[in-house]
Amino acid sequence: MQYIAALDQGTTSTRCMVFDHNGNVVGVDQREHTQIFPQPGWVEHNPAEIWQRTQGVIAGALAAANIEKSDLAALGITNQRETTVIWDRHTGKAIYNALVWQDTRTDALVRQFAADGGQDRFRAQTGLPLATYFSATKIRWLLDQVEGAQAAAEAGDLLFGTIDCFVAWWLTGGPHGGLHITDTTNASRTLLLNLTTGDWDAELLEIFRIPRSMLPNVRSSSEVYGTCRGQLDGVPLAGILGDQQAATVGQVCFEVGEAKNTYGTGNFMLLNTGERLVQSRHGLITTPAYHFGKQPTWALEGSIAVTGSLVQWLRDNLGIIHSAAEVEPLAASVADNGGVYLVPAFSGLFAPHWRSDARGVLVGLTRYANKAHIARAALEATAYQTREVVSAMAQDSGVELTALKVDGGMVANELLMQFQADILGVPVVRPKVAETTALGAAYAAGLAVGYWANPAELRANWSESKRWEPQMSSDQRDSLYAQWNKAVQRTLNWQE
Ligand SMILES: Nc1ncnc2c1ncn2[C@@H]1O[C@H](COP(=O)(O)OP(=O)(O)O)[C@@H](O)[C@H]1O
Ligand SMILES: O=P(O)(O)OC[C@H](O)CO
Repeated sequence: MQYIAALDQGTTSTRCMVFDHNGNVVGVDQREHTQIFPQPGWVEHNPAEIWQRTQGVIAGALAAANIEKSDLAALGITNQRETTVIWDRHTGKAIYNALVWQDTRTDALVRQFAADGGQDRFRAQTGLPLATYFSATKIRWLLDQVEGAQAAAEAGDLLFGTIDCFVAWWLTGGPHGGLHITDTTNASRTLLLNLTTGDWDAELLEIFRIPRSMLPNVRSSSEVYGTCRGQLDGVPLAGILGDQQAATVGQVCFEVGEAKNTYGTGNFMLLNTGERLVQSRHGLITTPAYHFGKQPTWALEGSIAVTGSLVQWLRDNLGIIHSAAEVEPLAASVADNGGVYLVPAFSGLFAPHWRSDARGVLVGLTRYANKAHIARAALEATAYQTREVVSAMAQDSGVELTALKVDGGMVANELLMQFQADILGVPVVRPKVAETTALGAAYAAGLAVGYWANPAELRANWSESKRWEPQMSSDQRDSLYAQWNKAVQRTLNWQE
């Protein structure tokens, strides 16, 4: 019996999962890595630590599944997107910590580039607004701030990669012939990929002064790129997908109009728009859903920076809970939010606002409010932000949702899921295999090696485990949402 392994290098942890042909998990291992916050708005990861964790979870998952590397038909990689690493091609040593997607240190650079042509000046080529979220200004910052980096990059000594690329390079040999590759879904998050040609855009590289030689080759999301060396010697590396795209595949959203919403550190909703590359006019991103075969299938994405990480903030910064799971009983100990709204604009606001000048607010406080109301407001913030994105999707695509497919760590929270159904006015549906991100990467790798015949075969592996029906009146829904919108206004124009 052969299996497929998927490596999921996420914002807070790295997981390796082994799947069988029915998409069942037969072995898993997961390890957290350090979140480094050197200054307000700065978020870093140590690339060497990420590579260490990766090797650790591969060994752990094989042991948990009680299998050898020779039992693997292929390996797929999925990853936190946009997070930027630059390393020495001769030694593999990173020139600086990875700058994480949430990091806002390049705010001034973003404003500088936007001064000439506005925030949407690269949207036509890239599908993205100019924002600190994407890799281009992070690369620029590293090449400016690390002594000698620009010259070393121009001499061909440095490599850039998102995390998929960095991990793939190490898995396939590192300094000894490692593949320097990425896939279309990851490349599309750099602000450097031309969506129409599917390759790096020469004009954008010039504007950001990024040498072409440091960029990886852009490949499809499902093909045999090469074989692993070392720990997984001989295993074909056959799938690479950004984590949100992988979840879209894991949720089998293969038809136009199908959508999923993943609730992790942040929330990311993707709506399949098929062969149509839809340019958003309501604050969404145009992105590949996946790239199987010759052409990518496109999607509209609503990216929300802070959802699950707000629960971590309640735990780590406020100390009002000891574990993420405790937020639910605390929030459920009060009947409603008591008029309290928490807008977590910690990295500015992403979709649909794209306001880097915004900062978080806690409003509506009275002497009545207590920590349970704050916990409830934190959970509700996720649901309200999702409603903003769902409305933008409807405006851009004309598709009205009939149900929302959900996944990710936060969907364990029943109170949140019920409130989400209430505030959207449509049912929320959770699948049986909730690990859709790793599953999607496994599917991409398995399709490439013929382990699964075609995407249609994968549909049979999806089944519903739970559904939440809306119970709130539309009047109440609208009045709560109106208050939320008022709270959002209070976050704007904060950062000078
Ligand atoms: N029961 C819960 N209620 C609310 N949030 C939760 C719960 N369990 C986990 N989370 C949140 O979910 C996130 C982890 O989800 P996960 O999908 O593993 O994230 P990621 O892939 O972004 O690292 C954390 O931010 C955590 O705070
Ligand atoms: O690692 P996650 O699940 O927080 O996902 C991060 C996203 O890919 C950022 O764009």
